[in-house]
Amino acid sequence: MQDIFADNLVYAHYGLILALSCGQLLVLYALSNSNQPPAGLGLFTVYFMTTLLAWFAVSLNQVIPVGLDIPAVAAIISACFLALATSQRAGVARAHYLLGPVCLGTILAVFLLPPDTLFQLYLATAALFWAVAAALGGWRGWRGRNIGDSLIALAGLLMTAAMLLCWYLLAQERQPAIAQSLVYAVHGAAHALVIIGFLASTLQDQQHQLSHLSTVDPLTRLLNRRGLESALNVTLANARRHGEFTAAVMVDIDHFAELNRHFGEDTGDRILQYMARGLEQECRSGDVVARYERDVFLIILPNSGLEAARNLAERIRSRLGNEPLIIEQQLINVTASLGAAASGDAGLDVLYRDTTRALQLAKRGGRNRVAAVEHRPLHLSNAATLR
Ligand SMILES: Nc1nc2c(ncn2[C@@H]2O[C@H](COP(=O)(O)OP(=O)(O)OP(=O)(O)O)[C@@H](O)[C@H]2O)c(=O)[nH]1
Repeated sequence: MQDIFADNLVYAHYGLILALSCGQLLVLYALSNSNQPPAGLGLFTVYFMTTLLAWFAVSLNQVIPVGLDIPAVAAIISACFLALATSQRAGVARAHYLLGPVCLGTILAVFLLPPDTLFQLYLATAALFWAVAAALGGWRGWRGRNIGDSLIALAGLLMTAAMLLCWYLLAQERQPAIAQSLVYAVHGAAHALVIIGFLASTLQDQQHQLSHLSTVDPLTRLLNRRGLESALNVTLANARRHGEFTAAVMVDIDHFAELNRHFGEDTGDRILQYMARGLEQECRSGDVVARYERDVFLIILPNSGLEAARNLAERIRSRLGNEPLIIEQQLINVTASLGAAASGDAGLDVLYRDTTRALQLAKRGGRNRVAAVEHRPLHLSNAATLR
């Protein structure tokens, strides 16, 4: 009766794992076509394939038993690939120096150890691999608040516990059929958890990547206008509530269209990158630098007044004058016009408007200079005070 139970489980699980793996492989195929395939994709694919092979070997073993415990060896190899895949995903790629030799040593032990000891070694090694997957999946899940990696960790924990229980049932209770059924049942559930976990984890990562891309300018790696707005919404609201001044500097590269035309768009791109790095270096860590549009950059200086903005603008201007840019042995004279503004009750739109006004003044004054305007909010007294 117990044997029938274990056998039935094998066929039921083989069907389940075949279906899950086929679905998973389709998704992996779709993911591998993306520009940045998820970390560990290759090793996870090998894990899914070897698991399928392991279950195929288990089913085949029911029909044509062979001397060697091929299903156990295949299960160990697939657990090893899972441990390697989770370690690559967690950024601990060096784990293969340890896990690879352990896996190889366990497989080669077939020539050295008697069957009983060999089976215990198999259990211990598989438990180790699943425990590694649990630890690394758990660590990545906790660090990145990623529910998918936490599911992989849960699968690892389940399988480690099942391996230990299986070892106890075999060594102490001599109940091989129950031990076998336990491993089949838990392995099917753990495998399904790994599949769901890997999908959830990669989807969450891609979601983060997309929202990051929509707020960052890919050329200069500065925030774009949208990123600036979302980064500053809370800061500016707090500053307004506490009556703190916020300052801003707008930087516009002089005659950038002409530089583009003369040196080519690639050089134009490198000028934008050079400008972005220069601005970041001149700013303090609390300042926010963004590429606002085309060749226009906007720097927000929280909790600062007009004097600080003007000083920063002058530093940037003299840096450009003192450090001529050399690209492909061509000396390129890059200058910029800068507008500085500050306000005590500013939103981003007010700072943008005031710095734009200041920038227009700098341009009208002949470019390569700094101009500043101060935003003075109107305070209307009530009628009684006016009289
Ligand atoms: N290389 C490069 N050029 C860009 C990029 N985005 C916008 N541009 C170019 O930047 C130029 C901006 O031109 P304008 O706004 O007239 O600025 P300008 O020539 O600096 O004129 P002033 O600001 O008045 O001195 C345009 O020629 C755009 O084609 C980019 O990502 N890379």
